[in-house]
Amino acid sequence: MAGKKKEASLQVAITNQGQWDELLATKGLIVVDVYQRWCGPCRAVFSLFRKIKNELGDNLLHFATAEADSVDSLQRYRGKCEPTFMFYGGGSLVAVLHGANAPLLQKMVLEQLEQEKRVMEQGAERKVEEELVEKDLGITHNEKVPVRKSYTIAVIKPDVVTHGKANEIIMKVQEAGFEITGQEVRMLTRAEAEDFYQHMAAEPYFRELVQIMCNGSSHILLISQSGDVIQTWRKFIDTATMEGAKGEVTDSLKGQCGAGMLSNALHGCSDRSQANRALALFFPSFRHAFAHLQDGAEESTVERTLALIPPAISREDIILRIQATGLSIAMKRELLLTEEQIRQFYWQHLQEDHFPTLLKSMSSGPILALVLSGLGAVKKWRSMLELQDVDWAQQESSDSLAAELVAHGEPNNLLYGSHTPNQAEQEIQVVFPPEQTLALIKPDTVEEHKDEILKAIQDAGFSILHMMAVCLSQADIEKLYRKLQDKPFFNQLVDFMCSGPCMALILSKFRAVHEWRAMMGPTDPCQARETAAESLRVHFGKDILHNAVHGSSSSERANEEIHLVFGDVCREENQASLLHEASATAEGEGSLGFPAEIAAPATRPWISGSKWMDGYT
Ligand SMILES: Nc1ncnc2c1ncn2[C@@H]1O[C@H](COP(=O)(O)OP(=O)(O)OP(=O)(O)O)[C@@H](O)[C@H]1O
Repeated sequence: MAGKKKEASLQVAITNQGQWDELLATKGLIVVDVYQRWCGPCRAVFSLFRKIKNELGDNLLHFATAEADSVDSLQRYRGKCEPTFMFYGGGSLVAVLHGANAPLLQKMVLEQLEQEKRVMEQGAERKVEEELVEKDLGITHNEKVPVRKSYTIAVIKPDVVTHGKANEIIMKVQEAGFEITGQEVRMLTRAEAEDFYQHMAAEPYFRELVQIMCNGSSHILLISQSGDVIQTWRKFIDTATMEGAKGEVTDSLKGQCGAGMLSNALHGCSDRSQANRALALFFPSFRHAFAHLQDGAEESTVERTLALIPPAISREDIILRIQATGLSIAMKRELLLTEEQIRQFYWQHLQEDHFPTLLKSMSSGPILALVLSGLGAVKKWRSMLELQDVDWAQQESSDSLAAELVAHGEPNNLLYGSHTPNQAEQEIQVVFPPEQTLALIKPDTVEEHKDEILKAIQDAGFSILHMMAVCLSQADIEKLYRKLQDKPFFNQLVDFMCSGPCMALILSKFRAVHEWRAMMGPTDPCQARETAAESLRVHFGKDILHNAVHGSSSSERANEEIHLVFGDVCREENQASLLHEASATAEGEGSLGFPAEIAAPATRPWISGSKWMDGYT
């Protein structure tokens, strides 16, 4: 694998205007990878460049990386999401390529080098392609660089819809220059309202707010505009006015239509992460289609993707490579794939001659499944995989993932990545099935520490499906802790747990039971100090009885306890959401995003819950 040092010696790193000017004075052809600070240079092409350099050994061929944000001359390339390769000869731009298309990049490097040599050796005219830059970016010389569109979710709340004012507001929104890209009228379920307002879960008015949102239909709008639509929208709803019945201009939209602090007519997300979450909640299938609306929308969205790594690839190596792309590993597990599962993921190879070898390799041991998360994760990971098929990857000197496979005598196309954000979410659910657990914040801890604990829960990646303050009855506590009824401290425990309200939560995550118990730490905070110093019980527990939090001890217990504390509410909602999912799947593509004929239920026994076998984790 290429170390940083090797990379630096192949590509000159340009980080300021002075270095850029110096670079352009270099004799020969310069191929510059122009990158954005948040994503770094394109590592995927590094081995290609190294191979070309090794093969040609040409002193007139130079490679460089340049950070668009730090070089004034590259201003017009700022905020671009695809890797951009610029070719310079004699200080002039001679070609541009957008995207890490390895075969095309290789072809262009060779052609441009030949051309530059003809210019230098035979006095041929250099084709300076100034216009090319603009053409490639879709703008003309005199136009300004277009400002990117951004999006947010706006909700016209039930109170306004009930009073027949929704259409008036929608007209006002359009007049103000907001583009309504998607619209849905629907009554939110309780779970959706709770999810949507999860950032307010700790507020005393949370339940009332959720109730208001479930009282009637809302208009959910996906709105977009050039620039920062999140802020513009929030400002708009606070300041725009509507005409009253007699034509007089009255209060702001919120003020005029809203009937109180909670029934305040309109919602606007307060930041990008809220907007992304709301988009995923209300327009999940739209998310991919939406990519064309704004330049690099996918890359500016934090998304998740599923990566499958074959047994032959070194785990340490792949993790280092992924980290170098700026993506983070949100979840990982080793597991053995059944033949059926391999067929599902690699259906595009089913008819190929190499399929038997692929099948053998993928079932030769545990594969590593990863959930990668970050800006444009789907595309980023796939661009690492695209290098699998090109011939040059088979060179032993090559640094690509494919070359590593080939070096192990394996086919070079074993790595897998989801193709779209929607597909990724579905596949993640299958490979990392979410589990639910009951968490309680115990009576003496709720008031003082619930916010910190809730934050820790969210930071750890749990979804909070339900949350409520609850005074558990003596009978409930006795059921909850029935296995301890012979213990000398049992009565004390029951009294303590009945001494005030607990905060009860249903948490969801892959292996939620285990993860939540690991976060809580051992029963006794004193002992926890020795073995789990960062655990919640160390931070918030007082002693073995007053140990801050409770968590179910197994998946079965979690189901029982959730039912005990939350009753039938959840069961009804689960059934409703299952029905909703079933009808959504019936309308759309196969449930993993595979073509319907391949994803027919009979060919997907594993989706309906057949076991995924863990290897070592
Ligand atoms: N020796 C003890 N003395 C007093 N209280 C105890 C003792 N052991 C356990 N408890 C209390 O009983 C609760 C249940 O005990 P259990 O053995 O099930 O521990 P746990 O599974 O870590 O905790 P929890 O069930 O609350 O998640 C503990 O959380 C603690 O409040």
